[in-house]
Amino acid sequence: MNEIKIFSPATVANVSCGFDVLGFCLDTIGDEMVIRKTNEKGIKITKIVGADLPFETGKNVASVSALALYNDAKPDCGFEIEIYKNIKPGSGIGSSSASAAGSVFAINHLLGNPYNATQLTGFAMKGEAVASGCEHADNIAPALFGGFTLVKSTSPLQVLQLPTPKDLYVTIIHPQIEVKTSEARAILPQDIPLQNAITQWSNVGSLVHALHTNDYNLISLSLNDVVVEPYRSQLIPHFDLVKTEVLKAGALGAGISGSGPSIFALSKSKTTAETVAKAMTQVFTNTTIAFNTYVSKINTQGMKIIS
Ligand SMILES: Nc1ncnc2c1ncn2[C@@H]1O[C@H](COP(=O)(O)OP(=O)(O)O)[C@@H](O)[C@H]1O
Ligand SMILES: N[C@@H](CCOP(=O)(O)O)C(=O)O
Repeated sequence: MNEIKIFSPATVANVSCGFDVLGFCLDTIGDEMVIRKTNEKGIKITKIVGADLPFETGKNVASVSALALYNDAKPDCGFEIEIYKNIKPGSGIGSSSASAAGSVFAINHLLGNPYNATQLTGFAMKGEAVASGCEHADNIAPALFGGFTLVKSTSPLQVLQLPTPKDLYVTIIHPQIEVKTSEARAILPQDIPLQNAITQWSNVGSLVHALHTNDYNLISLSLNDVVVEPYRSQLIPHFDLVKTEVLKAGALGAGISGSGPSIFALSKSKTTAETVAKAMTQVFTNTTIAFNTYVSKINTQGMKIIS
């Protein structure tokens, strides 16, 4: 096999309480990438459609992560990468991570799958660091493993795949302003009050338990972030109103998707998720801010091979 075309999914990182450790994978939103072997050695980005992104190997997250794998595998060929962007950079649904994870997934496949998903996560983190200034894996892991993931540790890297309750749906609204992850990280305090830490880790523990036990009520009670959301929500227009309205519409809970500006809400059925989408839409209609809304099942597979 000399060429592969893949669907590289969008992801929601943090899931309210799990800053930098929790994430889940989306089904209907994602980029496409084509990667092919070349006789010329090295990694080259040859085409980018849908976004204005750097072609330089050291600046595009797709090539930085690909190079990390390439330098380890030392294959006797090179690779060229085409990126078809559907996920807007700076949207908070893992645009950079879709590219970083997609390139290593595809090259691994073309090499006969010598690396497992944890090793691929490690390579992709090198790319993610170029975008956000930090090797966080909470978008990359769900893109590569599928479903919900918990990054137990980044050094050594340990990723846990969590169960996905089968009726869980997500609604996303993406107000079209750009929030750079690096900037949304820079506004966070380095220290947090002990009482907030206690609330936060109790929510992470109960959310993980709720996923294991299909306990939708406990999912609802756990979707609460007292550490990051109070700071970042100020970067997102109408955040508080969206949250109030989606809870009224029946969502289990809502929060900032990744570093924003996208907002996610989890619901127990597709019908409720669609009602939630209408409630989100209502808030942004009649404002000057353009937006997109999406309803998606949780994608338990992760990357998909198109051809
Ligand atoms: N292949 C790529 N896809 C998306 N963003 C990229 C890529 N390569 C480099 N970048 C840079 O990464 C930044 C976007 O990443 P980030 O701020 O983390 O947004 P997101 O939350 O959407 O992932 C932008 O500065 C963009 O130029
Ligand atoms: N944990 C990171 C996640 C960033 O997600 P993105 O989709 O905005 O890139 C953070 O919150 O900074």
